[in-house]
Amino acid sequence: MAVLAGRLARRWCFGLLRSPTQVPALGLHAGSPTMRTSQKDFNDAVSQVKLLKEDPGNEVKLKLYALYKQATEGPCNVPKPGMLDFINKTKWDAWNALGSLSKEAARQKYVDLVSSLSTSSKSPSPETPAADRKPPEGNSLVVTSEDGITTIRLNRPTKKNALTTQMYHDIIAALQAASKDESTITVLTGSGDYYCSGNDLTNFTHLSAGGLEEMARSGEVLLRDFVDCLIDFPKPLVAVVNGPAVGISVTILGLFDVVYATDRATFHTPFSHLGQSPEGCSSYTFPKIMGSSKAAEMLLFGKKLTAQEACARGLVTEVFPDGTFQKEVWARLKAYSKLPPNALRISKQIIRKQEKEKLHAVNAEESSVLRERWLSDECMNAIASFLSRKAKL
Ligand SMILES: CCCC/C=C/CC(=O)SCCNC(=O)CCNC(=O)[C@H](O)C(C)(C)COP(=O)(O)OP(=O)(O)OC[C@H]1O[C@@H](n2cnc3c(N)ncnc32)[C@H](O)[C@@H]1OP(=O)(O)O
Repeated sequence: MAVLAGRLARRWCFGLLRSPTQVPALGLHAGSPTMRTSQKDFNDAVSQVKLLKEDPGNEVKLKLYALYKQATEGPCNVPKPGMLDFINKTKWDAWNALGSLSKEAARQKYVDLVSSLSTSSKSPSPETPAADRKPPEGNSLVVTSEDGITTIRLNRPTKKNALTTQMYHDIIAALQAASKDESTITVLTGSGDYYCSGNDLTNFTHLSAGGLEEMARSGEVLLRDFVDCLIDFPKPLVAVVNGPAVGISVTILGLFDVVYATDRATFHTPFSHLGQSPEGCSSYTFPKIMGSSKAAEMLLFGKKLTAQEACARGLVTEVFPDGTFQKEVWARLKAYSKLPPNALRISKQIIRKQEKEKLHAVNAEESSVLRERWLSDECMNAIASFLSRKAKL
């Protein structure tokens, strides 16, 4: 899934920065009264874009695309791409927004924009400060086992640890392995400043031949399997919430045995905003944990909780100051991991036994309702809106 997303992004970027190789002859004068842009200036600018050392970012690439199209083809008069063709729709919107801007004026603006980019990329750039550097993207999930603790770490910090389809599969496999390994405790945590930003919304753009219906159907199965695996997990399961948590990473917390959070963490379930509905058994666990009206505030209205609020509502076990979070939590977990593993297993089984059947039924129903939601206009519009703001262009 991540590979496909990358491909989509690259294809788009490639289209913008490399495709304008044949630039038809244009008039000689630009629209600006003070500057005149020749065909050669424009062609040079097009070539310069290909040589930019730094990625100018989505917003600029979109502007370049729109201006190039306007300069070479004139006002947009091609049909608007379908709602699910997110990237082409975003490009179309940008081009169309230029309205009746003349080819000459568009050419001038294109040249000016490229010139400003070239200038800024030539300015001396000392080594990027560590705080601004993006950590390298390696394996999206890292599983380690040490001191009686198996740790499953979400490792897409540049995407706030959003869960790709592949990651759901990998987490299921990691949980299955952890349920049989030598460790006493299993931990889920995140790399970087976020715990997890929930479902990766670009998952919705990867349509197979079966189209939207097939995407929704396979999403339902994957969600049900993922949550079933958490419901059935036989050992103590601990969430080490190292930063903000969104969507499914919050809803599944009701299935964990213990939740430790940094005081920087927040807990947000914006389902209504996304035209979606609760999952992870939260429609059952949240009212049980915090009472129905507090649960409704989160699950219906998307109220974002601070770590302290989540703790007061019983969703979080304990909150730690961010500065000492890792040290304190891991010291505690190491001590717990020395407890007799069989006693822990058996105790967990007794605690959860009464609920299991109910939880599986809730999971199946939530997953089926979500399948329908994913096909709704409300959901599609919300995702299209996120992607048009955020997609790598
Ligand atoms: C099959 C099972 C399905 C189960 C269904 C579950 C439902 C849910 O989980 S619903 C929740 C879905 N998540 C969201 O709606 C969160 C969307 N993301 C955001 O609102 C923001 O990104 C943020 C508040 C999490 C962080 O904002 P911030 O300004 O600090 O950082 P950004 O620049 O936005 O993010 C950095 C980078 O990461 C990308 N990204 C973050 N979250 C997601 C996501 N959930 N899906 C896809 N991409 C995400 C974001 O686009 C940025 O990417 P670029 O650097 O390439 O622009």
